[in-house]
Amino acid sequence: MAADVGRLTGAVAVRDLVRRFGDRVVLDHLDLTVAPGEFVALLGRSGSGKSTLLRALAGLDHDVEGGGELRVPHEVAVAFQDSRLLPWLRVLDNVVLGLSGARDRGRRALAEVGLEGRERAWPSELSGGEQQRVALARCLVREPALLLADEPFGALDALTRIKMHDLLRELCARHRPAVLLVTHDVDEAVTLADRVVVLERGRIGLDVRVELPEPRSHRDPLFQSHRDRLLHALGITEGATP
Ligand SMILES: Nc1ncnc2c1ncn2[C@@H]1O[C@H](COP(=O)(O)OP(=O)(O)OP(=O)(O)O)[C@@H](O)[C@H]1O
Repeated sequence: MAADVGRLTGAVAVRDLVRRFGDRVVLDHLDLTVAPGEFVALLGRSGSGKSTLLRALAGLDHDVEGGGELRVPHEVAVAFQDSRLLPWLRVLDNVVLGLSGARDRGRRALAEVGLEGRERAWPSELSGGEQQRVALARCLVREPALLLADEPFGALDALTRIKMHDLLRELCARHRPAVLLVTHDVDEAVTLADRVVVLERGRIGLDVRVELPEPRSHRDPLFQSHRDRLLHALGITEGATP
């Protein structure tokens, strides 16, 4: 039976979602809710189905099954590991692609991500981090109620990644979209999220609320206890890769 793929204003509601590839059940009667404005990080071992879930929420997968519901807000923006900018369009044209009368908003979004003055640059003239900033501006300008992000910082160097964490936190505090961020990086999850969920055997195996004093510090013993718990849930010890 097809899931009820509906639209609502505000939060994400997934109930009883099933996705198979042949005999393999990747999402197994999965339930997940995300409140309006809530930042949720999604962890899980490689192949656990994180991107599959994100694609289902993004409306990019029409073969999900289940007897339940799959509801997302009307305004959804998606960010991927590669910026997916069109190389033949200048930066501002990439940001406002498909929108009419949005050039001023596009300029403001570029300023918000620190790229004022680069509107007429070609994507190839930008660094990887700058390209991801443009991708964030492209999301922002759509004023999404839900931002779906699939390892958006995965290809960036460590320093740029930290800067992007600060930027994303700032943008989310200002615009308050609900966020579902897929990441392999436990520290990234604990640094950014209000809640961290771990995908295990096709379902949410662990669901942890992160309550830490701001700004969050990796040296905070509470930060470390969250990290240890999540690493344990991922079945890895410090120093290993999930
Ligand atoms: N189109 C497809 N056809 C067949 N199998 C698929 C397809 N897409 C995903 N899968 C399988 O579903 C499982 C989950 O894939 P998915 O990409 O969602 O995992 P993931 O948790 O995002 O992994 P990673 O962390 O490595 O990116 C994998 O075993 C993958 O091989």
